[in-house]
Amino acid sequence: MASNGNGSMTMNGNGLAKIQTHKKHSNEICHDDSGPTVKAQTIAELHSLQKKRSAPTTPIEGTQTPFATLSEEERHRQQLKSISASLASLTRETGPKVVKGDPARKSETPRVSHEHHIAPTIVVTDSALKFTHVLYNLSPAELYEQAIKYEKGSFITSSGALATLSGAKTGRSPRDKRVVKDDDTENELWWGKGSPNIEMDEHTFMVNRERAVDYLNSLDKVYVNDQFLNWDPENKIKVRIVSARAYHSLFMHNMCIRPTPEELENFGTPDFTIYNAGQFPCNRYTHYMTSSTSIDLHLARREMVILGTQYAGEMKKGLFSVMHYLMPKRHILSLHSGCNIGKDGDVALFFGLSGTGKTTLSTDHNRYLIGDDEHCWSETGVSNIEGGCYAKCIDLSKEKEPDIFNAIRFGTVLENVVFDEHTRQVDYSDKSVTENTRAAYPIEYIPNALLPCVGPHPKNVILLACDAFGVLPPVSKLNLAQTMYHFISGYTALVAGTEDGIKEPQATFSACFGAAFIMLHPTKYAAMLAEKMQKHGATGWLVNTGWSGGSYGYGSRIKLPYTRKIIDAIHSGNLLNANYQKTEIFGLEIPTALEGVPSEILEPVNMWSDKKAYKETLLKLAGLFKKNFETFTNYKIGKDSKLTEEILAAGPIF
Ligand SMILES: Nc1ncnc2c1ncn2[C@@H]1O[C@H](COP(=O)(O)OP(=O)(O)O)[C@@H](O)[C@H]1O
Ligand SMILES: C=C(OP(=O)(O)O)C(=O)O
Ligand SMILES: [Ca+2]
Ligand SMILES: [Mn+2]
Repeated sequence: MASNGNGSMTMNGNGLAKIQTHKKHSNEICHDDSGPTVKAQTIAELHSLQKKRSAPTTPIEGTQTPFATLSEEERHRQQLKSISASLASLTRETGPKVVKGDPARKSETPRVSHEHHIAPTIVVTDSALKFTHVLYNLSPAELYEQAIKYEKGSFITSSGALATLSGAKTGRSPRDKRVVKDDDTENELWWGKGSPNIEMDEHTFMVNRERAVDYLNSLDKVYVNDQFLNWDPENKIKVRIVSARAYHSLFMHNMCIRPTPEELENFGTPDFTIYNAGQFPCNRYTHYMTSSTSIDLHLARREMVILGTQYAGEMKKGLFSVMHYLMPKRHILSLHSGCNIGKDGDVALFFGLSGTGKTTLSTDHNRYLIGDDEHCWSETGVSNIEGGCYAKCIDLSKEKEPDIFNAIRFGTVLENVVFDEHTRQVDYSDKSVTENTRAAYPIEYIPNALLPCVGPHPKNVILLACDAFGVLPPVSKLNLAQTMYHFISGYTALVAGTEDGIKEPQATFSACFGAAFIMLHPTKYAAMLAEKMQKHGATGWLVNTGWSGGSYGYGSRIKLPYTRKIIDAIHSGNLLNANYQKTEIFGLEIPTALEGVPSEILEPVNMWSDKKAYKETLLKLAGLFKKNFETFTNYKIGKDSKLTEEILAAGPIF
């Protein structure tokens, strides 16, 4: 009988090996208790040793805020009071009783103490008797645990990302987005044809708010995120997001700017609050409701209510709408654009609708990323509104987009992707759940992100259009009037998925490349853009990231490496000095040659075998542009009426 050296075995009478547990030599390592023992008498004590309290729990020395003088206990009480106030509803005289911590972990959560709940003054209903546990600014690791434990469809993928399902809705629902029309917003906002602002009255908002808040209060626990928007320190907005899912909390953790522990200690009252009760529908008997989904914005109350959709992008883009209202009031232009900066400090903006390439092209290994989707342009330069990126994942590959691919790791939320049930390897080509698969990651997951995410005034303004007709040139240089014409038109062919219900590309015009998010009339933003571009000498470009050699279904999409070469030539300044020729109908200036790109693709007609079909398609698109622009012909843009005339003349002529 062999001995393994950890003890010795002998045969007993029954033929079974008898294990001798006594020590033969004192220096032999053979026992459970040979190592140092833990300093715990019970399993519970052992578990309590595992977690140490997060720093800082005491005020930072020298901070001159009112909070700095408060005790930790008092600050904690005020924080809960503020959250309780956020969750106040008519079923109670005050906000609910809120306690910090996971209800499932009562025994191990030292923060659940009776001093720390906010009690109502009058008990009106049973709901007033219950506690609502608040999971406040949890870390990604904590949110992973919550999601995996409580939310079906949550899994860790092989790269460490959290795979989640957004439920029945896998894209935004723009037709269900409503804005309260009151005496102020009636005059301030853009209403009517083409506007994204579908009206509702204050009373209906309150009905939906109450529904959302009561739903949230009925739960054992809610997630609360206190975060910031806008990297410009002068124009930072404090946002609070109350939600029912760890998925939503982690998504916003990634997408908004994350406060430092000190900033969180001194957060105070939020400037804007989202109530996300997306699992719960709106009541279709409620006035204005046309479906069971409603995303409601009340600017005066600084609140947004989400019912009937769990698609997390509603929160991100909902806050973007708010910025499109708040920032212009401060003479700051809000932009639906990506933004990056070169080593020499040259900033480029990438405007475009969903799927046109903002995220892909602003994430450029040779440049620093400022942001992929939402920016502000102020008197001092550009700033990102967000703290993260939201990339499309369909057909994502490590070879084609390494930076985005590598950002999909621990902490990243992966929406609606399909993966191998055993290896948890994601199949990015699988559209079984949706075409609009997405990854939300903190901006610092991109290796060359610029932190803080701010830069000087832009040098190039790139308008991206994914032209499904295949007639727009891959790149055109625009004069200011043309830039404004195309900015106001906001043309693209919507690529499947992001907006609910769209399955095939179709021509779309969306003013300012983001009509779904703007709050004021498009000409307000256009005038600001024109003024800023003029003042800072920025050049406008139109880049078609869509089809070549035929329309969708016949031609093919322009290869990403070619588009990247075009963008490189814009950044370097080389394209500015190229030879140009003018196209018919649209009157666009197109380069005759460009390094790294086959010259024949630069002029779309070359790529079409059927020249007659090309001409017909070109005229068809020109007609659509013309028809779309009719809405704007009666508006003056800025103070300069000459510019307005030039803009009107900068469209297709036929
Ligand atoms: N020539 C091209 N230029 C830009 N993107 C392209 C091109 N060809 C294919 N694509 C794909 O199109 C999608 C562009 O989407 P994305 O960058 O997320 O747009 P946005 O951020 O504007 O919504 C990506 O999936 C990208 O891989
Ligand atoms: C989140 C979105 O952004 P984009 O598709 O422009 O990246 C959206 O439009 O819903
Ligand atoms: Ca978009
Ligand atoms: Mn994007």
